[in-house]
Formats: sequence, structure tokens, C-alpha cells
Amino acid sequence: MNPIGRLRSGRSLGAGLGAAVLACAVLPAVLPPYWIYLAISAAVSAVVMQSFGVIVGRAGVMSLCQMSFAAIGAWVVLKLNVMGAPGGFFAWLLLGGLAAVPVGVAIGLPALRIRGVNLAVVTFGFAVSADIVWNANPFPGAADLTMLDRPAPFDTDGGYFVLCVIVFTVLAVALRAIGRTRLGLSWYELRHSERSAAAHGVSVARSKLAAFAISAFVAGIGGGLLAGQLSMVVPGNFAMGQSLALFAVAVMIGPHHPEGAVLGGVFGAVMATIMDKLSLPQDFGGVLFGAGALLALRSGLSQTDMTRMRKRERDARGLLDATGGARPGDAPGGPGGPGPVTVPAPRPSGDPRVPALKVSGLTVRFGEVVALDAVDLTVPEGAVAGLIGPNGAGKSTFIAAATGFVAGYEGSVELAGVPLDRLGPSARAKRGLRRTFQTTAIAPELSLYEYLTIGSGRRLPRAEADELLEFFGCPPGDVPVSVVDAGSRRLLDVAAAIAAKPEVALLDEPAAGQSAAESLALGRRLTEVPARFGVSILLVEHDMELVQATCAQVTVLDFGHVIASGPTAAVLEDPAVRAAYLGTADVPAS
Ligand SMILES: Nc1ncnc2c1ncn2[C@@H]1O[C@H](COP(=O)(O)OP(=O)(O)OP(=O)(O)O)[C@@H](O)[C@H]1O
Repeated sequence: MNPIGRLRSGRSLGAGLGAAVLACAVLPAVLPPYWIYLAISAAVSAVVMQSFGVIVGRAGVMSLCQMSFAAIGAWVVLKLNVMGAPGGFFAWLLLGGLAAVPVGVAIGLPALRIRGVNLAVVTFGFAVSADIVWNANPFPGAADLTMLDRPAPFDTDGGYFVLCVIVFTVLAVALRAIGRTRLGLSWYELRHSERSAAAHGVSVARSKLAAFAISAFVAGIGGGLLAGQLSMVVPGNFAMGQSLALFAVAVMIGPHHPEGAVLGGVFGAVMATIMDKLSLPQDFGGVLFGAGALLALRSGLSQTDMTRMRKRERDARGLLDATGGARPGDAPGGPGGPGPVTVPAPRPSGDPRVPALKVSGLTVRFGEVVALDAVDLTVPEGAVAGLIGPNGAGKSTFIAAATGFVAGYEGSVELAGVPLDRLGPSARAKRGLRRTFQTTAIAPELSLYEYLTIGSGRRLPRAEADELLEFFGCPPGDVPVSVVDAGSRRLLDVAAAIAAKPEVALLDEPAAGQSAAESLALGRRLTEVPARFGVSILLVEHDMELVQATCAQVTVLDFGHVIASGPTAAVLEDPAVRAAYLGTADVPAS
């Protein structure tokens, strides 16, 4: 992170911790007892909100059963209390959170196959079943009125509020740290595009399950805290309607940011009192939350997302003005530029007789449509090869099948002599076969640095990220993707693929939307990539000037068949190629 980013991030952490200390010092001293009790409810709800923040806010998964995870935490704490288990409240609280984890993972398993509304139905089904179980089996201690004592020195209402704020703050700091890891960043990518995440080598299954596990843990802690607040709980405290209402609040407010979790917690706790004071029916609060959630779902962004993004965009515009704009045609350290660049040396190439990528007999059928018919193609080590053809020829299908996005193709795909056919897209990406997409789907709330970190699949040194961004003519790394234009996003996508230093990168029309000058600048950059980064390239393009300027060899597809392959100049002179293109694109004579 550059000094501006570090400063901003340090300040927000400091402000958050300061607000927590202030709340602990002032509120118990000044609030009347009823309001302190409400403040505890708000703090407990804020903890539960953080669990929504992980699964709904970050990973974009519609989970409607968070209160069921909270109930597990409460059940464990109360059970251990009844048993008089050693360790005391804090150990029980932790165990309550941990007990919710396997259940969270179990509920997460269907999420690997289904998503959206269908997943919402599955999680809601679990909430309904849990409701039935809790109603049939009273919580431990309820039958013989065994109360849970709050731990000293947090046994008063004021003290317990302080404890809840401490737990909230510890979780917020931990979640913030997780959010900066590749796992945490990958959740944002999952939310916007699972296929992009897979193309970056993110294991979609592991990432989703981790989100379920962590969110269940946090909800379990929230449930344990609720048990401590009430001393004894009833099924109504964790009713499925609660999950639904809190879900609506979460979607509307965005509890993946601490201020959103606090706001959501306060809403959840005081809404009933406000409705009461306004003499409005209690259900009216639920209607307001539902309407707010619908608006947020339509825009795709919560309230805190929008507030934060506006601020980041303001800062970014300042940064862009200071650095002279977003799209340098040729960056100082880029091709032909004067600046010294210390990018990593290319990896030593292996056996030069083994191509970087060898695809043989690739056949893909979509029902009756044969999109690819026994296609052979090789990308030599250290080369920029081209794949061209008219619209619908099968180019994108070739990339999708080679990178594992099409199940059930015929033929074989070998990367540096190693067959990949049994691997899925994320495993192929990890092995060193990366791709970009014709349409980018980059999470707008990420910064360019964060996107490169996901793409690189490792802890990417800041200097290396800066050099990559400069090389590809992208805006500075601290800028959020939301302010970056479509052309720059394509370049960023290419930079993210190259950041992983894969064996081969398959680039699907990276110059689309670029001006002629930008396209040529990209061409110059791509020709330098193999020597500079040790990455061989297969370039899919309609821009023939770019192909001619960049690719030493080219393969031409038409209706799924290879109609020519060889040195670019000779192939483009081929009458069959010119006939295939007639009327669909200009093939300039070389
Ligand atoms: N998921 C799919 N289901 C059915 N047919 C498909 C699917 N994907 C591609 N096709 C068909 O396969 C053929 C090849 O499409 P593909 O997108 O690979 O072509 P392309 O060469 O990349 O075209 P363009 O240059 O327009 O991107 C087309 O006839 C297309 O309609």
C-alpha cells in the first residue's frame, strides 16, 4: 500500500478503536438502565451482523439462517453452564462459536452447487428445521430455571455492554485482517464473478466454505453473548423471522464494514422501541428494512459500500490528478520507456522442444452445435501466438475448454508436457494456465493492488505490483476499480493474469474498446511479456493490425475448424483465410 493508502487505513482503524473506547467509557455512565440494556442488545446484534457481513456482504451468498448458527452458540454456552463445565464463560463462548462451524460448513456444502434464490431457500429451510428443533427441545437450563451468570467484572449491565463492545472490536479487527488476505479478497471476487475467481486459481468451493465457517463462528459467538445478556433464552430469540429481518438489514446497510455492523445492530435493537414511540405497528419496521434491502439488491451495493466508495473515489481522483491521469500511452517504465524496471527475471525455460501449451484434437459440442472440431494448436515456449477467426468461429470456446471451463470436451490439453484434462479451472490456473475474459467482471470495491493480489495467487510485493501496473499503462494501484474505465479494466485483467507468472496466458480480446494507439501500445507490451515475465501468450483478437504486430504465428478457426496455421504473414495471405473473413473483418495485406 502506498503512503496515502496506509495512512487512510491506519486512521480508520484508529478511529474505530477510539469510538469503541469512547462507547465503553461514556455510554454506561450516562445512559439510563433501560437504554443500557438496549445498548447491550445493539452490541450483541452488531456481533451477529458481522456474521452476515462475512457471508452476505463479502461473499455475496444469500444466507437466511445466521440466527440458527447463533442459537447453536447459545445452546453450547447454556449447556456447559448447566454441566458446570470448567473454563467459565469465556471458554464456553469460544466453544459455542466453534460448535457452529461444522454446521456452517454442512450448510455451505449445497452452496457449492446452487446459488442465488435457490440457496436462500436451502438456508431458510435449515432455519425452519432449526426452529422446529428448538421449539421441541427447550434450551439447557430452561426447564429447571438454571440461570447463566455473567462473568466478573462484566456482571453488571454496564460491564456486560463493555464486554460485548470488546468482543465486537476483537472480531472486527480479526475480520479486517482476514479481509486483506487473498481469501478475504477472493470473497469479493466470488460475489461478482465465480468464473473470474476460478480463473485466478481461487478454489471457489474452499473459499465459500471458509466464508460459511467463519460467519457461523461469529454468529455462534453472538448467540453466546445473547445467552449471557438474557441469562436464559427461549426459541423465539432465534426465530427464523429474526434471520430474515437481520438479512434485510444486512443487505441494506452492509455489515461487512464495522460501521455498517454497528448501524445494523442499533437498528435491530431499537427499531421495536422506535415503532412503539411512533405508535406504528411493529411489522412496519420489517417493511422498511425489506424496502431498503430491495433497493440495495437492485444497485448491488449497500449503504456503507456506497459511502466508502464515494470517499475512495474522491481520494482516487485526487491521486489520478496528481499522477497526470489514468491511461499513460506508454508508461515511463513500459516498453520503450526510459525508467529502469526490476521485474523478476524470466524463469529458465525448460526443454525447448516441449511447447508451453499443446492442445490436440479438441472437440466441444453444445447440443447439436459443434463449436470446436478436432482442433490442434500449440503455443511455443516464449512466444506470442495468435488465434483468430470470424465471429462464432470457436475462439472463446477454445479458451474456455483449454482452461477447464467446459466440462466434457474431447481431446487433450498439455501444459509444458503435463496433461491437465482431469483438472478443473482453478487447478489449471494454479498449474500455470491463466485466461482473461471478453467481458471483465472485476469487483468495483477492490483497489487495483487488491485485484492484482488475487490474480497473482501470492503475496505480491508492492514494488512488483507497481511495475506491472506501470508496464501495462494502468492507473495507480490505490485507485478503486470503480473509477477505472472499461479499457483500463481489460489491461488490469491482463496484468493480473501476468502477475501470477503463469506458463501460458490466454488473452480473450484484450484490445477490445481500446483506441488504435492504445491497441498498438498494448501490442508492444505483449511482445515484451515472454522475455520479461517468462509468460507465453495466446492472443485472441479481431484487431488484425495488433495480431500482425504481435504474433509470430497464428492459427485461424472457422466454424470450429482450423483452416490455417503458421507464420502470421503467410497465414493472412491464405485465400481460405481471406474468404472466411470476407464481409466480417478486414484482413490487411501484409
Ligand atoms: N454455452 C454455449 N451454449 C451453446 N452454444 C454455444 C455456447 N458457447 C458458444 N456457443 C456456440 O459455439 C460457437 C462458437 O462460439 P464462440 O463464442 O466460441 O465463438 P468466438 O469465435 O469466440 O466468437 P466471437 O469472436 O464473436 O467472440 C457459436 O456458434 C456459439 O453460438
